[in-house]
Amino acid sequence: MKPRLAITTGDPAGIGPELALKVLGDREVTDRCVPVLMGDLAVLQSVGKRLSLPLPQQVVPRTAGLAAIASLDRPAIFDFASPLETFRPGVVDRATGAASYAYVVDAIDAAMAGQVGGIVTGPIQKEAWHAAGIEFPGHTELLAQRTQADRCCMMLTSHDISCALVTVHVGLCEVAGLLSTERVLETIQLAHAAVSRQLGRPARVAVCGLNPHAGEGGMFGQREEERWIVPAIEAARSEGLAITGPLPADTAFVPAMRGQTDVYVCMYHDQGLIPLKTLAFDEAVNVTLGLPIVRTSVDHGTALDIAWQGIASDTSMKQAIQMAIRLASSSG
Ligand SMILES: NC(=O)c1ccc[n+]([C@@H]2O[C@H](COP(=O)([O-])OP(=O)(O)OC[C@H]3O[C@@H](n4cnc5c(N)ncnc54)[C@H](O)[C@@H]3O)[C@@H](O)[C@H]2O)c1
Ligand SMILES: N[C@H](C(=O)O)[C@H](O)COP(=O)(O)O
Repeated sequence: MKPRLAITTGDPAGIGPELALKVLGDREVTDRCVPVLMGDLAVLQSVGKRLSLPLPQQVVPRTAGLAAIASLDRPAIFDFASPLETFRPGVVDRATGAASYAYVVDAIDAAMAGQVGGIVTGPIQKEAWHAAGIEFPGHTELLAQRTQADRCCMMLTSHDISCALVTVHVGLCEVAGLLSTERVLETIQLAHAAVSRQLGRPARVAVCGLNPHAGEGGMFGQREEERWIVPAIEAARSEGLAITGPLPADTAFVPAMRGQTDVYVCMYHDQGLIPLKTLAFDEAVNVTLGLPIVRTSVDHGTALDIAWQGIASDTSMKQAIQMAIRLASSSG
């Protein structure tokens, strides 16, 4: 049976609504899953009209309740009818922040209740969430809290490179204080398990240091490598994992190292996402590891500069859907 997937359409002012409609035109998507677009009918109608993209025939009002999703067997829109009278494409707006947050909350709840087999999230504008008074800096933190996951982490994965992050949406000045052996080890274990499943063999893990030259024997930083990262690597090695590090991050991603590495464990957001997006932007998928539900996402943001113009690439969105289909099929 085809899995039913909740696809959140992201911030209405960004490229999310256009991507959601574009992917419905792909048989690789509609032959393999039942996509349920979590969004606003009025927004999707406007985008569809402007870009000549057809809409699914079936529309379920949110007032029907999430239980109505469970009987959907063809592409549909779950219409939130959000108060969005004044927003403009390409402009940050608290109303679009509130709307896009509601889409994600309902998608998570539908997945937790088994009404969908997984969720694929379109890009949100974090500043718009913030303007709407939402406490979460991104999907990952919301997912962790709402699903009550004991432990989870963000991984971006592509054919060429995969990176799992120990810390995510925090200021650089906070990173060192958030590191612990437990947190580094957790990320190693989650990344190793996920990539080994993906590859069908034990994954090779490379762990980056935090400081320049991985601390250079304590010369740089507060010995974070010796205090937190090395003990986590040793613990993982004692569990039988093939693991190297802590590697100086400036050379960890050179081609020879990438050839020997299936997944990198990175201490902070840009340590992993600069190499990943440089090498694989628009092909990679963001997957949240450790959740009780399947969640994937695009590797790009709202691209406000090109919103509603019809020129946004839907490659990452399609990849995210294909990965969610695989994960939902293997977990269900
Ligand atoms: N999954 C998510 O929800 C997600 C992921 C990353 C960033 N964001 C958020 O998106 C907002 C904007 O972030 P940003 O400007 O740093 O990055 P961005 O990815 O939105 O844009 C960076 C550049 O890439 C281009 N681009 C992005 N996606 C594209 C696509 N599919 N096709 C063609 N070109 C594309 C944009 O036009 C822009 O020039 C921020 O609020 C950020 O936090 C959300
Ligand atoms: N860190 C992600 C990126 O840069 O691609 C992005 O902000 C999305 O994060 P969430 O999935 O937590 O919203």
